[in-house]
Amino acid sequence: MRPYIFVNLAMSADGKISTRERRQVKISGADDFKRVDEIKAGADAIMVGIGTVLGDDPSLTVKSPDLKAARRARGEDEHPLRVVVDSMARTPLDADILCKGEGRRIVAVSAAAQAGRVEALREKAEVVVVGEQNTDLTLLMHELAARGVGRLMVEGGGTLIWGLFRAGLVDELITYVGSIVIGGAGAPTPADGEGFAREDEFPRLELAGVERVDDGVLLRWVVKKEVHSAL
Ligand SMILES: NC(=O)C1=CN([C@@H]2O[C@H](COP(=O)(O)OP(=O)(O)OC[C@H]3O[C@@H](n4cnc5c(N)ncnc54)[C@H](OP(=O)(O)O)[C@@H]3O)[C@@H](O)[C@H]2O)C=CC1
Ligand SMILES: Nc1nc(O)c(N)c(N[C@@H]2O[C@H](COP(=O)(O)O)[C@@H](O)[C@H]2O)n1
Repeated sequence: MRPYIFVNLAMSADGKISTRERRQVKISGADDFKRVDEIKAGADAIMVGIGTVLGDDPSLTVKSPDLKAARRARGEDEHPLRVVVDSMARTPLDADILCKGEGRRIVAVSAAAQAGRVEALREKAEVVVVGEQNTDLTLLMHELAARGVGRLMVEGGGTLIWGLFRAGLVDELITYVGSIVIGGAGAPTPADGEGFAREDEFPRLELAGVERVDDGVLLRWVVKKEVHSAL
């Protein structure tokens, strides 16, 4: 068993999610950030890769007081469970994701992570060991389901999203295309990693929604289930 997994990201008109220096860029406008806050508040958990934690230092908190109050009224924490995919336990102990806002956190590491770093992280978060060298995303999803996570939102970055697609773990992809050009052959894109080499490996998507938001376009894609993972 695993959660329903949806990816939400913002990319530039030329398909980049940040700069070549991996510096966070404001791509969404005010209405899109409001939408992101709403879907975050509706999720049981929110996930990023360690690259995003080191690059952006996100808190992944729900921002709207009304949405936080609605979560509390439902008997939930103000913020969804925050999850970092971090094989080597590199998450800084003062990272905003560990320090800002109430609520549970999980850092998902591999057996290769240094014991001292794992112990230090246990002071701030639940540490789940899944996989030998890299965090095993499939095992992690089972662990999240066992902790009651039914809906998981993934924010990125490109390496984690690629890993999820490769493992056949994405149900829905929501992409905001903003009105800027970032450029750069090395700038991150929505799915980086090594990429699929053969057409029969490509996840196939069904377009489920197109909407103008701010000065950009919101695209909602549902992953077709008949396509199997490349693993
Ligand atoms: N515009 C947007 O919507 C968003 C943009 N971003 C941008 O993305 C960039 C960061 O992306 P990126 O550098 O790709 O980092 P990611 O956040 O995708 O983290 C990738 C890291 O996760 C770890 N990892 C562990 N297990 C796995 C696995 N099974 N599959 C994949 N990854 C795994 C790896 O590190 P290790 O081996 O150490 O575990 C890997 O290097 C930043 O510039 C950020 O600004 C991020 C989110 C949203
Ligand atoms: N949806 C969206 N639009 C943008 O323009 C963005 N730059 C991002 N970035 C993501 O949001 C995270 C920041 O979270 P907090 O505000 O700190 O809670 C950042 O790390 C990216 O994941 N997203």
